[in-house]
This record gives sequence, structure tokens and C-alpha cells, in this order.
Amino acid sequence: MAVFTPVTLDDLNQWITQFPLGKAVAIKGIASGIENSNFFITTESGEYVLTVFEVLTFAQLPFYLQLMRHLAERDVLVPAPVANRDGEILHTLHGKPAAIVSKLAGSHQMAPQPLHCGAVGAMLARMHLAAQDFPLHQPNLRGLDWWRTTTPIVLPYLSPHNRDLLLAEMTFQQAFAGTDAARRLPHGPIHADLFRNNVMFDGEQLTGFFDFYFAGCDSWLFDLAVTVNDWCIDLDSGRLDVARVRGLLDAYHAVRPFSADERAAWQPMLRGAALRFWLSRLYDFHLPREAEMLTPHDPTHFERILRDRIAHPAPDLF
Ligand SMILES: Nc1ncnc2c1ncn2[C@@H]1O[C@H](COP(=O)(O)OP(=O)(O)O)[C@@H](O)[C@H]1O
Ligand SMILES: N[C@@H](CCOP(=O)(O)O)C(=O)O
Repeated sequence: MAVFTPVTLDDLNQWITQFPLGKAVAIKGIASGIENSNFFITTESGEYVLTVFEVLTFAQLPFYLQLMRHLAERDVLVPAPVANRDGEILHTLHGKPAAIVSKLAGSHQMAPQPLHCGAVGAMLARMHLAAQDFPLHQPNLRGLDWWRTTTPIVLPYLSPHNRDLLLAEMTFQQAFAGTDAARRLPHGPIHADLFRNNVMFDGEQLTGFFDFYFAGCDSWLFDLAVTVNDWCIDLDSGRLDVARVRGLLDAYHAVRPFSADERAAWQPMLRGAALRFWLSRLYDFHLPREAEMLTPHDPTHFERILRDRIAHPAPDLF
């Protein structure tokens, strides 16, 4: 379980008086997160999610919370931040930034079919379009600059075989980022972590995207590559499942058609998206933070995906 900052029902009841939510009746730590301390809370007015932010700062958080509010107001299915009586959505709990958001119905779809992938692709395209006029800017904090900083930190922990892979892929990605096609890619606010465990489904109905705390401005295609690398693969091998890839890409394309530049950038982008999570998992695995209980994600999963994307071309964008 990853609860870095414990919050008791008494703590919560003293704090929640500033919200129009009534008295808190239950609080339960959520085991599955790895970045923040998350809790399901029940109040007299319903069920919500409380997040105490462990890494992101007061200065960075308005981007994420305002983005969620912006999207929710435009009928993109995301948790809506709850404002206190002064209209504020970013708060302080135990000296750390904290927020309450609405709880999405349903559960994760961990065995997605092409139909589920289509629902995710269509909602992702709607999200990209709806965020176009979002006025705040923050870079993708897990983008190329972060890859450059993190590579030398994790390198000493790697086998020679993996060291070669990481260095070669960094060279490839930096060259790709310098091309005109890469610079021309349409971009804007992206989710940047849209894995199966960050989407809720109620049966076959998508009920929402959540966990926007890796969001930032980057190419829309990068967001798509992150999503395809999780939703459309066989989890054991990391290989792409063509029917699910087609379901996701075709549904996205129907809402927001791809450009020729995006088609040209698709294969490098899938590799870059695999590299990003290989790096973060390597970092978390070899340099873990203290937590009450913490289960780091397996880095070899994304090493396999990266090797596969290098060895086998993915289905074309359209
Ligand atoms: N708004 C929400 N509605 C419903 N469940 C949520 C919501 N936010 C988080 N959760 C639940 O909490 C779990 C952990 O949240 P997550 O945002 O992934 O944590 P972290 O940011 O620490 O990685 C999710 O897998 C989900 O089950
Ligand atoms: N999706 C990332 C890690 C982010 O954790 P999350 O639980 O907040 O999605 C990964 O799988 O490495």
C-alpha cells in the first residue's frame, strides 16, 4: 500500500468543515497508487477521493486541478475537483497540498477488448480537443528533459545489455525530437499516463479518465502512444494486439483525424512512450521513496515493450 501521509477520520472531520459536504463518516486508504496518498472518503453528501500530494508542489498543482475542472465543464468524463466555501480547489492537509475530487463509478477494465479500446480512443481525442483552449501551461515533467536527467542516475544499476539499450534509445529519441516532423506534431495538454488502471468502466460504458497528476503539455501523439502501449498489448509479452490497436486508433481518428506528420512519427513515438515508463520504473525500483508499504512496478515489463517496438513495426495510424 502506498499511503505516505496517514489521515484519520478525526483529522478529516476537522478539515472537511470548509467544504459543503457535511460530516465525514468513513475514510479508507487506497493501496494501488504509487505517487500520492489517496483515500476514499464518505461524507453525508456522497463518496469522494481525497489526495494528499507527495511530490507535486502548490505551484504545480493548479495546472492539474484546473485542467480537470476545465475538462469536466466540457463534458469530458473526468473527476471534478470539489471547491470549498471560498471557491478554492487546492488545499493544505498535514502541511501538504491536498484536493477532493468526485469519485467515478465502476472499476478498471483490466482485460480490454477492441470495444473498450475504441471507447478510450474516442474519449482521448475528445479530451485533446477540449483541452485546446486551456489557458495554463506546464511542460510534460516526464518528457525528454527528464529522460536526459534520469538516464545517468539509473545507468549504474543496469546490466551491460540494458545499458546499451538505454543509451542507444536515448540517442535515437534525441535525434527524432530534433526533426521538423517531430516539432510540427499537434500538441496541447495531455494525460500522459492513461493506463488501464487510470480509466473506469461500468460494464462496457467508459465512466472516466482519472489520475491527471502526470499531465503536461506535449504532443497528442505521445499521449496516444502511452495509451496504446498499455491498452493494446498482451501483458506477458508486451506485443501489440492488432485488433485492439485498430479499435483504439480508428475511434480516435474518427473524432480527431491524424496528420501526415503524426503518421511518420508513430513508430518513434511508441518507442519513446515505452522508454519513458522503463525509465520511471527503473528509478522507482532502484531509488525507492520511504512509504508505509510500497510495491514498485516491474521495470522489465517496459524493457520488453521497448525491445518489441524496436524489433516489430506497429500497425499504421490510419
Ligand atoms: N476519482 C476517482 N474515482 C474513483 N476511484 C479513484 C479516483 N481516483 C483514484 N481512484 C482509485 O484510487 C486508485 C489509486 O489512484 P491513483 O490516482 O492511480 O494513485 P497515484 O496517483 O498515487 O498513482 C485508483 O486505482 C482508483 O482505484
Ligand atoms: N502508470 C505508471 C506509473 C504511474 O502510476 P499510477 O498508479 O499513478 O498510474 C506505470 O505503470 O509505470
